[in-house]
Amino acid sequence: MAKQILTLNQISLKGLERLPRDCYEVASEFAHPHAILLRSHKLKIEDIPASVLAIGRAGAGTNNIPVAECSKRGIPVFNSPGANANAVKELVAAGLLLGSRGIIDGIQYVDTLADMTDKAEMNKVLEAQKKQFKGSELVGKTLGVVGLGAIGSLVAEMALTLGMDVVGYDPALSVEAAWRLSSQVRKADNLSALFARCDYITLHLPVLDATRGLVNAELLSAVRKGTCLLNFARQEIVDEEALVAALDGDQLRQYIADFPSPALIGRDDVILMPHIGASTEEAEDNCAIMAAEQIRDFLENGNISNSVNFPNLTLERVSGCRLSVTNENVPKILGSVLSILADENINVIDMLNKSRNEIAYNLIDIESHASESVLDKMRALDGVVNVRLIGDCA
Ligand SMILES: NC(=O)c1ccc[n+]([C@@H]2O[C@H](COP(=O)([O-])OP(=O)(O)OC[C@H]3O[C@@H](n4cnc5c(N)ncnc54)[C@H](O)[C@@H]3O)[C@@H](O)[C@H]2O)c1
Ligand SMILES: O=C(O)CC[C@@H](O)C(=O)O
Repeated sequence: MAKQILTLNQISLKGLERLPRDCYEVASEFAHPHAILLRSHKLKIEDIPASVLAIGRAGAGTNNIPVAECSKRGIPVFNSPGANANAVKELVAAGLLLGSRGIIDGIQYVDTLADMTDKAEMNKVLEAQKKQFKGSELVGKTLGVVGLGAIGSLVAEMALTLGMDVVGYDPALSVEAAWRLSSQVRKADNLSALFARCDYITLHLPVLDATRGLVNAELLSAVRKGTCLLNFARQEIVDEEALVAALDGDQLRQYIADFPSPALIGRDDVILMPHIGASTEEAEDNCAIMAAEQIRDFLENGNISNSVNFPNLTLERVSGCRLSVTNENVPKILGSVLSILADENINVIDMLNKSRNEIAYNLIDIESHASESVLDKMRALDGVVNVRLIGDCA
């Protein structure tokens, strides 16, 4: 039977092509899908059918998915780390230029000249008026990058090539990300220190309980007058009341963001874009391909890559019969699962077990078929969240 993949946003065809039509049906409506593919759709736990085995986010942020509740139900949530990083980096480059030059005001001014028919007169007028749109150069200015993961590290690199000084802050920097980072990026000891020394500050961290409202009145009071804040991460990271106060008080010169909100639209000191950081053909393809391939490998082999709540785990297939067991990360459960197999005279050929926080996940390759009643015995064990027989075990 073909597996059903429910799409809750438009997902690039290049990604959907990774789910072959003889094995997968893809549609925006299914009552009992095997998996969900989505982008920014706000997913509620009550809207996830019991049949769902996995969720794939074609993108980086997973704050639109109830990840903790999915973990309790044994559903791995996948994302596509880095797949849209270049698209965001390029938009941040545009943001820096919009924040340093009179580009938008200048374009709007030129539009006011639409009724002039005399070219020479038009030139005279605009040459006289262009002083209103004078900007400053980015070279030699300091950019603070908050969050130095896939996007932040590319933004830091781009800013260095523009001749900016770059200061970074990331308290949870992975070893891999640290390797990617140029040695020219200077480290700020804390956020206040970064906020106090930059001309431009750009946010590239996830929204989590710990980062919601992170950019608050205290931090904003530390900025140098004339600082420009760019937010291409998430709206919730910036405390909006504090932001408006900092702009009104001329503490902050400008706010450039990918997240419009009624309190900010129409202000001269704010530039808002409609969440288009990842809206390029290339990023949409990359994210969809990564998400679709990860979902497929999970459904067909139980392997997990780039999950935000499950351990990453890949086991090469040695037999057609594979079990996946998700359980609470406490002692003795795996032993009990293996005892059930031993009691049934089912030989284990290969297995892998990993845990992450409260979840333990096991792949067990077995020599002979395990019946539904054997699987039910495992499911009945205290602490077992789900058990799945994967692949053709006839
Ligand atoms: N505008 C858009 O369309 C768009 C597109 C892609 C991503 N995003 C947002 O950007 C975020 C970052 O994306 P990414 O691909 O770089 O993710 P990433 O996971 O590669 O990097 C995030 C980095 O933030 C760091 N971090 C966590 N908490 C921090 C804190 N308190 N202070 C400083 N750094 C902290 C992490 O250690 C990590 O290195 C995503 O979570 C998403 O919300 C927005
Ligand atoms: O899917 C999108 O368009 C936005 C994605 C972006 O916010 C992300 O977190 O990757």
